[in-house]
Amino acid sequence: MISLKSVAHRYDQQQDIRFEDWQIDAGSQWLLLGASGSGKSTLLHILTGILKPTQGSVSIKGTSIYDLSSKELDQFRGRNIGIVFQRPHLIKSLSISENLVIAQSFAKLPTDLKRVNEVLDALGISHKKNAYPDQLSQGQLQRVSIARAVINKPALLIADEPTSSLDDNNAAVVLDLLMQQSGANQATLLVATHDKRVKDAFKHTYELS
Ligand SMILES: Nc1ncnc2c1ncn2[C@@H]1O[C@H](COP(=O)(O)OP(=O)(O)OP(=O)(O)O)[C@@H](O)[C@H]1O
Repeated sequence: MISLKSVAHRYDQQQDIRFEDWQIDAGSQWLLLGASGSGKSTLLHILTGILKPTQGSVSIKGTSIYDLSSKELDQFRGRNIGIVFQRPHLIKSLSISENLVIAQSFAKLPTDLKRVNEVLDALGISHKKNAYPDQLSQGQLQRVSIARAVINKPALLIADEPTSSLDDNNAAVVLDLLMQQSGANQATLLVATHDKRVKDAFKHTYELS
């Protein structure tokens, strides 16, 4: 379970951006909507432990994340939060499977090649495990991003505009894989998007005003 309580953030001398309280059940799948400038990126940064809000508390699996030391928070993030960005940010000098292994080591988890292979298989890219990022297509790279995000079985899987740079076919595949992977790992899925092709797939919506 994830919860936001009385959260607000203020940049410099600007007005507070207030976020409605939110209880997110484990394994539920949410769409995050809001006009440009309403605070979506701010909220995603708050939920991923990157930006401490000026007010309120954020709790993930019973841990109030901003009460952790920065070292503890780094480790917590690596183990419990998976992030998929609009474009994959993979390490170019590492192979696909090495990119996943390094995500295990960032989270201070032992290397688990069985898990790496299992995830690559589930995402249909095991044949590319020894290839390098610049040898893959956009759609394949986005699958690797999902693989990297779920490798440590996170409680929270966040995707920020994961489909907007993809064609219809790949957008449908990526959305399907995100939902499947969140289901398989019982991860809460939160997708922020303007992509109309994606919106109908979600039952729950959190909207910023
Ligand atoms: N680092 C910052 N310093 C000062 N103001 C900021 C900063 N980041 C965002 N803001 C302001 O906070 C508000 C919310 O910004 P945010 O980026 O969260 O919106 P958004 O909903 O993600 O927008 P978009 O859909 O256009 O990306 C905006 O008014 C923005 O100008």
